[in-house]
Amino acid sequence: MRTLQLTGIRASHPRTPVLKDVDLTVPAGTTTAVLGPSGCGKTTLLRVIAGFMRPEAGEVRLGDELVAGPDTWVPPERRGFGYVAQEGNLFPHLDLAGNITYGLPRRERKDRARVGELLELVGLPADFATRRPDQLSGGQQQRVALARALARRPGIVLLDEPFSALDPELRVATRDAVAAALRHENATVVLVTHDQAEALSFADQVAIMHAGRFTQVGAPPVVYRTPADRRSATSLGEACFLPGSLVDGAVTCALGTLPVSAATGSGACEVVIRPEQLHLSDPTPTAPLALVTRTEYFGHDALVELRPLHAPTGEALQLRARVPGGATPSVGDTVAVHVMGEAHILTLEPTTTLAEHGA
Ligand SMILES: Nc1ncnc2c1ncn2[C@@H]1O[C@H](COP(=O)(O)OP(=O)(O)OP(=O)(O)O)[C@@H](O)[C@H]1O
Repeated sequence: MRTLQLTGIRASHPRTPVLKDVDLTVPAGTTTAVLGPSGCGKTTLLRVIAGFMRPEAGEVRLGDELVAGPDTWVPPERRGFGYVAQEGNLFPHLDLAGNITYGLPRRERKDRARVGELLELVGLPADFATRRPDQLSGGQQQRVALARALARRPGIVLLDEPFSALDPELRVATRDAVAAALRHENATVVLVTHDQAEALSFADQVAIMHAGRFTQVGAPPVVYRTPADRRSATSLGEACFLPGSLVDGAVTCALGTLPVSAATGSGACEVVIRPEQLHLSDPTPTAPLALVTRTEYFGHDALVELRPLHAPTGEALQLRARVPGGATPSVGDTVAVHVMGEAHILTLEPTTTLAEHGA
């Protein structure tokens, strides 16, 4: 098990600066999911870690070993990582045993017991060893790609959107099998993904990237509940943003006066609330009212778009509530909106006093 540590990494493609002072620590034996929009630099980050690309500045450490730095360069083949790309990239002319042992020393290539062990580790029968890749489903091929990556017992495994080509059902089953195999090997893992659910369920830490920088790194529940900014909030799911006014640890906004998570000070602010925090009921005399403007029904649940009837700022606000599928209101209904749990303050413009102005 080795900790992966990146410090002050800067990296560019010709005429395109990509990574800008990136710092990241992935503790030994844990998984970090890197999430971010297309083109923000996720694959470039993996390429720098793997040693396929040389950073212009900064350091990469694997455990105690400096593998990239101003005067240090360890080539990819001596870094000891496993890499799984979006399309597994198995050799079509080799059977699974040949694929899994490709590049290993000759003695280890003959070790059929190890091949069987690796296949079972990723949830495939050992007797698949003699099959060829075209006799497998896409999900099974991705599991073989992981078995190949694990064959060298790498301390670090880099996964570049390995599940994105799979259909939803296969995706979840493959993801579970891969997660179990990685845990079994105590690997230190970096997973690049576009999929919010995948990042939240697969990783011990999520790192939100935008334009070559991390905007927030933290445990999934912390980043989900207390995002650092709008981008971090929307990277991990739907979010409602509301203007508000913070006074004495409570915020007043179009949904009433709400308790807030960890905010001090007072002033004008922006509040973020997750759609599942909004519960809807028939109108009541005390709860804020909203008009249902659109619904999206998914069976187990539904997304309901709402326009508050009395927004204090007079702005045309739009809210989204996630409600059980059986309780979906109709467009045109007026409903009461109840907020569960705490609101989170994204930005605060503190109220300044005359004393602070030196009066
Ligand atoms: N070989 C290359 N030559 C020049 N520019 C490149 C090259 N590869 C990538 N880029 C540019 O570098 C930037 C970052 O690319 P990168 O592949 O790291 O993004 P990404 O976040 O992985 O995107 P995606 O989610 O679409 O895979 C993009 O602007 C891309 O166009």
